[in-house]
Amino acid sequence: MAKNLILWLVIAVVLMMVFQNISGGESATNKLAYSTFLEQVKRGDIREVTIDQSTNEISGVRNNNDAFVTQIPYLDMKLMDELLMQGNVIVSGKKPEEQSFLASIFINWFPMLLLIGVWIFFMRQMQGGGGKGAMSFGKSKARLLGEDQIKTTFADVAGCDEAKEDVSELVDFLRDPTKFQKLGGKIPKGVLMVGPPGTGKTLLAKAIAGEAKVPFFSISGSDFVEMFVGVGASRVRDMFDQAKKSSPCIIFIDEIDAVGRKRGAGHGGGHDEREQTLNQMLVEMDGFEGHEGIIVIAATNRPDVLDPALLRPGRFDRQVMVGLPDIRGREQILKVHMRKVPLGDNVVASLIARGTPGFSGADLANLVNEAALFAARTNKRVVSMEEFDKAKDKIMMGSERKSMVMSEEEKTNTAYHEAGHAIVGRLVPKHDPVYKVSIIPRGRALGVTMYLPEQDKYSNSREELESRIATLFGGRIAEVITLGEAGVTTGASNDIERATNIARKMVTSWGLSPKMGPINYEDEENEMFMGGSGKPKSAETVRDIDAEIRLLIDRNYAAAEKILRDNLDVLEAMKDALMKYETIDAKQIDDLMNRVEVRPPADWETDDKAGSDKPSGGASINAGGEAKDAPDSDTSDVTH
Ligand SMILES: Nc1ncnc2c1ncn2[C@@H]1O[C@H](COP(=O)(O)OP(=O)(O)OP(=O)(O)O)[C@@H](O)[C@H]1O
Ligand SMILES: [Zn+2]
Repeated sequence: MAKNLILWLVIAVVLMMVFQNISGGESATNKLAYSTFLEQVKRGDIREVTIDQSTNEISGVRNNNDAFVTQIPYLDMKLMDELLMQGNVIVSGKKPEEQSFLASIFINWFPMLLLIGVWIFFMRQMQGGGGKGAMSFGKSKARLLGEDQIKTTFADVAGCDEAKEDVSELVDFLRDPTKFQKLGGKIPKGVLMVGPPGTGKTLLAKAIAGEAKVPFFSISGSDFVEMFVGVGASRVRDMFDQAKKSSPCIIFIDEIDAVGRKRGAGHGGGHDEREQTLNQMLVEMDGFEGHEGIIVIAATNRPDVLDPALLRPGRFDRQVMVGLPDIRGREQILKVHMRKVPLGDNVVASLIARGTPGFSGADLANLVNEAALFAARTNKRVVSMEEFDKAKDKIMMGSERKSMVMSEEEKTNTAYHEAGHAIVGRLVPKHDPVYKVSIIPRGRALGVTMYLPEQDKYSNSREELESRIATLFGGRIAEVITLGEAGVTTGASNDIERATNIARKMVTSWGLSPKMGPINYEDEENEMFMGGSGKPKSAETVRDIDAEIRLLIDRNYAAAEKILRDNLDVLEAMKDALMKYETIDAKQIDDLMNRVEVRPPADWETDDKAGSDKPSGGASINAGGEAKDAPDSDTSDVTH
């Protein structure tokens, strides 16, 4: 189609040029300046002139038979007198040129035609490449991947073994539907994949098609939702018709919640279209008996909003959970994506996996990609652990903002604050090891302290929670001790919020306060989901809860303060190290805690940032009690 359009454009341009030549193309004759022409008139050299009133051009012939043209620069009233005075000059006029009929139509209509052409072109584009008819409103937009186009296999999907096992039966069925039936297998029709975004639902569905070597239709639920009533429904019909022609095959509907929300749940009208589409889908799913060999796989991360009719037997009656990967899953996913990049010797996937709790498969794919970009930017041949670390920090905490100018005083405050977190984090009874402390601003935070969990945590003991509260206060206490009450900054607001939240949860919903007992006091928060008990708490209960929260906070604040007061020398040393290196790693923290000379970081000498980011002499001019930007990001493995 695109080629056609270009061809037409070329033809049009050529035609234009041809017409131009016909209308204005008299062979070039001797061009005269108007003054010369006048002189020649006066001299009597001119025999004949023709004056073109539309172009103010005079063409003519001299006595010696030379042809000439000239342009009248202004309306010269005296010219006519002059010419007529000569007596023997033949003067004639010329009417404005008549364009040929075709040419004028063409020139007038050309822009119109062009616009119409472009419009048709885009309409076709929007209808998707597949449609053969010009306006295929009712055609499905499903993209079809032929069985030989799918390269994805189960080997590409890592870290969700249960899900793979759940769907392996589908592969058997698709490979040979009739055999499967003879063996007494129950024919699956619809499978609902449930899980958070980026966990590989699409990937898994594609892998099923790849393993079974069947075609793969994919469409997003939102593609069905159109302005025009009935379009979505006819798209559904069309999609199933297409699928029946190429069965056995898989139909994959991403974001099914876009069409599959509970019917009648919307406020007011305007949902007819979506409901019709949903009804049509139910009709189609009931309409085939399974021997067609079509499996409909739908994906959603909101199974709770789906219309129950979708989940009834014979429809999406199987659910496959695709959850966030655990530490081993993350390692495997990393390895899958690392196959595509040249790796340095020091890359340990398991270590990266440990530092990335909560990452989805898509996040991990992105991590590998970012690391490769970092390596490319510094012209490295391989991607090594440093790049993975940088990429991870960037994804978790936003890019470093090295250009942000902090005053010397602010930097010192931040260094004390982060050192306080790090030291308390190291010395409380139960805390994930501190592995990095930095006073380079990131995102909205002025500095960060990062912890490396040993394994994914699904629950926390009371001791762990109290240790965390103490560590969160480490930053504020370090400021109080070193800067005095007057110098304390607002940098701890996020720490305080998080510590308070933990303490509150311990008392009101985790049953970890002996005095309040294992009772849930958090009606307000759960109201949305559980309906709430609706019973207001007595004033006395409220007071008791507050007292218990205060007790937890005070106890751990005191514990953290004791740790820091006992280690004032380490606090000073760590502040100095941070001021010097800006980022210190686990090894250097070890050195500091053991009170030995701090080794510079491995990349200190080679890294060109060394020295250059020392603040310039005048940096401390803008000192003063400037408020710190309160960070609001909340990754549990980081404090600011
Ligand atoms: N388990 C996994 N193994 C390997 N790669 C994965 C995995 N999960 C996700 N990825 C990577 O993340 C990308 C996006 O995943 P995918 O589109 O399948 O997620 P999804 O669950 O369908 O997300 P959404 O709900 O947002 O559509 C994949 O192309 C792949 O590169
Ligand atoms: Zn802090």
